[in-house]
Amino acid sequence: MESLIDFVNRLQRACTTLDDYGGGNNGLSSLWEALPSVAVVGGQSSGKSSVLESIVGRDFLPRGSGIVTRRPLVLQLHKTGNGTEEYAEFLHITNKRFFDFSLVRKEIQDETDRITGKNKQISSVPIHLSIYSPNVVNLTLIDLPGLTKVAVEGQPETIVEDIESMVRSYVSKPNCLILAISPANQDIATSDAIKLAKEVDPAGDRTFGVLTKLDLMDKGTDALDVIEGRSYRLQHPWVGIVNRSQADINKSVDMMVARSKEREYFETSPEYGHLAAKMGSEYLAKLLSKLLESIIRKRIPNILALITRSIEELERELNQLGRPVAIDAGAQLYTILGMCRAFEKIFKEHLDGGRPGGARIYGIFDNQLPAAIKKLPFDRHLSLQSVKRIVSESDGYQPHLIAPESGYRRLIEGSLNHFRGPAEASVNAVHFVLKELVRKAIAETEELKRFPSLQIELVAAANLSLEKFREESMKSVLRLVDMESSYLTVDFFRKLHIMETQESLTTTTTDQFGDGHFKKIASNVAAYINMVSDTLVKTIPKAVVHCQVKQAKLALLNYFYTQISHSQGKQMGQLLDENPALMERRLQCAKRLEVYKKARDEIDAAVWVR
Ligand SMILES: Nc1nc2c(ncn2[C@@H]2O[C@H](COP(=O)(O)OP(=O)(O)OP(=O)(O)O)[C@@H](O)[C@H]2O)c(=O)[nH]1
Repeated sequence: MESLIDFVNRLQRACTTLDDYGGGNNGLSSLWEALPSVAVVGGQSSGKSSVLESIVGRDFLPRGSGIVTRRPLVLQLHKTGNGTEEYAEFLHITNKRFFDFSLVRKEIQDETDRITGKNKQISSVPIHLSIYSPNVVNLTLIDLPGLTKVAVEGQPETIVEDIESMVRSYVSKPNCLILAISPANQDIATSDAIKLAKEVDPAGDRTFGVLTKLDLMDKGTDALDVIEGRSYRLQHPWVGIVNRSQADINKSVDMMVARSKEREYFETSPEYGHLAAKMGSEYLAKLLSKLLESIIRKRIPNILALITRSIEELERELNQLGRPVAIDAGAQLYTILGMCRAFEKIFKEHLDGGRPGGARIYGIFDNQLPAAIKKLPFDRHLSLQSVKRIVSESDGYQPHLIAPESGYRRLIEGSLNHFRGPAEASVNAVHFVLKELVRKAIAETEELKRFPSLQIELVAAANLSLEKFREESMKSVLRLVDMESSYLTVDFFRKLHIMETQESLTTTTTDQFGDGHFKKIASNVAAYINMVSDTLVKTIPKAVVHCQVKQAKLALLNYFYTQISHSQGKQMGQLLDENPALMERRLQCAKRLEVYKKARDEIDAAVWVR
């Protein structure tokens, strides 16, 4: 059975491959933040690297002046069987084992530079290093850049705050144990590590005080006040450490030799001898390993809850994002046609009710058309002066004897011409409503949201069809108007004639061919136009609905269907070119979902949960 630490290690590595290392996480919940970890914090030259190397028992960290650690190093230690060969692996280099630890150091330097550039910038993207060795305990430590007070040449002025905020982002997590490194040869009150730990963990529950350089203290002084918790009290006892000195490093003193020298130092020390069993890097490693394991055990239910919640969120999002686009032409055509049907359904709902928009067409017929007809300038056309002029022009040299037949015709034809305007306006108004409904229906078709190119193509094809319907509709309504001019309603005039004859028998008119006569003509024509107007107000909507609305419902995408049936796979692929950001998001969600599901299954199956 693998250890809990190994399990968390695997999750940590998975997090890094998912670009999840805390902070902003593309709106996805962070598993990284929920995983317990141990972060190593300290001022520059406090001895952080030395402590880490002592814990590992190998020389492998970059050394030098200035800020050497410029990216977090997630150091995962895996205990292997006695006698097995030690090796290291990086997450960013797959399938390569490093048996030479000087190459590990070089790779850390190179990989740091790859992300930060050579100009000593810092980056919060961690490097993952796993070390497999019989000389380690199962433990994961995160080495962070040393807290510094001043920027050196070539570094941006903000580096001091940048480092502090990066370190703070790690140690603020309630799941992070803080390994606060302070050198014994400096006043503990000035320790950068303790200062930060105090801020983020005021109760001292998760802070481990580590005092390095005990051997470098002035003769006659000791660090017992700190180590015994009198100077600064923490919930966990302080651990004193004696690392290799610079001279030892220069002489490449073996780490195993250094470990035994450290042990000997404490065992023989007059000041710290009584605490020897609880001092030194080996003890520190074991202590941390045990503690980390017990913290992970406690946190497993929380981690499981987070994973379960994230799985639900991811599945929901993936559902919304839709399936990835098929590769073969048949499946692509099927997908496209499915979306067309969805769009057409929504478009029809707008027209038939269920969704708003269709009522605007009735508004055109019920309000706009009658209002426009009412505004037509018949008064002017049928004014006394205009009637006299038109009638006399139609009479020619021979004035009419009884009724001005040709004058009537010209007056009526002239009036009927005015109906063309409102008829055309109705067609155009309906056309614009239909276009607007196409736009709305496209926007409301969930399935289409992923495919901007297909949306554009569908709108273009639908608009082309609407244009054709408009042409047909225009022809039909104008034909209705023209038909009224082509053949006048005989009955109307016959009845009129009978009424006028009866009228002339009962009244004596002195002004038979004066103004009264022309006024009568005007009023007869107006009555006829009124009758025609009543007819057109009823028939124009019929023509418009027949030619535009009904056609739009039946054949809006016919043109598109003809086109797509002749398309090659490549053209269909182009229509289904999703927004790249969306594709990326789906990929990220799917990858994350796979990792989380695997993790959930492992937790479910593991004995250590029960
Ligand atoms: N004598 C002695 N020297 C130590 C001890 N710990 C660290 N040193 C020396 O102190 C110097 C700095 O140690 P590092 O381990 O590099 O310190 P660091 O905190 O990693 O430094 P930066 O990465 O530069 O921030 C080195 O020369 C070490 O040899 C110790 O316990 N005793």
